[in-house]
Amino acid sequence: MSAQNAEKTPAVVTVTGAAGQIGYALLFRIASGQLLGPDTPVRLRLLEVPQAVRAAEGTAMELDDCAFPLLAGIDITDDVRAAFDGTNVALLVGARPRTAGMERGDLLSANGGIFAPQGAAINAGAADDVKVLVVGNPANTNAFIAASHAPDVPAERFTAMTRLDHNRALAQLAARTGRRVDEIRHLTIWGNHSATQFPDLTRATVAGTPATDLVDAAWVADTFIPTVAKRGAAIIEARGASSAASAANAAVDHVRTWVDGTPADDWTSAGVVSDGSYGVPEGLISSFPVTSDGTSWSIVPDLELDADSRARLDASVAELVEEREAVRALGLV
Ligand SMILES: NC(=O)C1=CN([C@@H]2O[C@H](COP(=O)(O)OP(=O)(O)OC[C@H]3O[C@@H](n4cnc5c(N)ncnc54)[C@H](O)[C@@H]3O)[C@@H](O)[C@H]2O)C=CC1
Ligand SMILES: O=C([O-])CC(=O)C(=O)O
Repeated sequence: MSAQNAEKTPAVVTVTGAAGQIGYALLFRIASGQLLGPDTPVRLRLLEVPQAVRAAEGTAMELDDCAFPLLAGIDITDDVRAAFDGTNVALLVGARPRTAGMERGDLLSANGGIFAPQGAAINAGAADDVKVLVVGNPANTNAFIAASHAPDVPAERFTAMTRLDHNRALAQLAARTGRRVDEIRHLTIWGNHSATQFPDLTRATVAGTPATDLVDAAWVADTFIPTVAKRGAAIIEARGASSAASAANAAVDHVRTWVDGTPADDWTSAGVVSDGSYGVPEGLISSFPVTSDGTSWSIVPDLELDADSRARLDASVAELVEEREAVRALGLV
């Protein structure tokens, strides 16, 4: 650490599920400064279940062995309260995956048992400026559960990750148009991080030209939207394991955009609490086009949705409502 950085108080970054696949791809990038920038020392707090603490210790040994100048320390715990004490950035990655024969109610119940206590622990002990990103699936509803158990933390601080879907959409559109991803602006992922999501290019431009002038409607409906929405399943099918490095990359992008702000001529996508915009019921955590001023997200206002877009967004929101009703019926919120 430079003498100047050494005088700064490190940011506490808590990662749950730290010994998992995404954790292994994520921790090294956080410790190298890619999450919070080259001037912010970080103290990592790793939360795992007791049986995975040893594996997290192994990852911590490797983090030590990288001799990252910005890494001010690593704490490893299986105690949820200790994990979020003083946390500035909470990355909630660990979740209960769906296993064969598991009903959705069982999945939501198991995740409620994880995200309700984590929300309560964030409420009890996190720093006043805490920023929360939920990656573990079902990400939107897990974020909703956690936020519901943190009444003293503004709900706006709880976000769910749809940046991976956004990045997937950028990559698909760039490949189709033969342009670079950084020439694309104003793509949006709407709704749930699930196969019902709506990847929307109706407002996107590619090197200044409307995307809808460059690709035909059949490609959008039959290839672009399903490819992006089902990419997670395609990766699992090909790799034999779910997206990990790309998910970790998207988590880094999400937090980095949150703290650095969006460029003036673009927006990104994130699952944020609805204020009722675009007819999404208030309080649901849904993906929207968002900008950040470096502190908080704002939903991009006043976009016109055509009938097809409206129907696609409504279908995904209906799924979010169903998930909310299910967690309410289970007494999880
Ligand atoms: N939002 C998104 O775009 C994406 C979300 N995901 C989701 O991210 C989650 C993690 O994925 P992977 O790292 O591949 O899974 P993984 O199974 O490799 O790791 C999960 C880790 O979480 C830990 N864990 C379970 N319960 C915990 C608890 N209560 N507290 C702390 N740790 C706990 C497990 O011990 C395990 O080490 C999954 O739910 C996956 O579906 C994955 C890719 C993209
Ligand atoms: O489907 C999964 O389990 C992983 C996931 O969320 C994704 O890759 O988008």
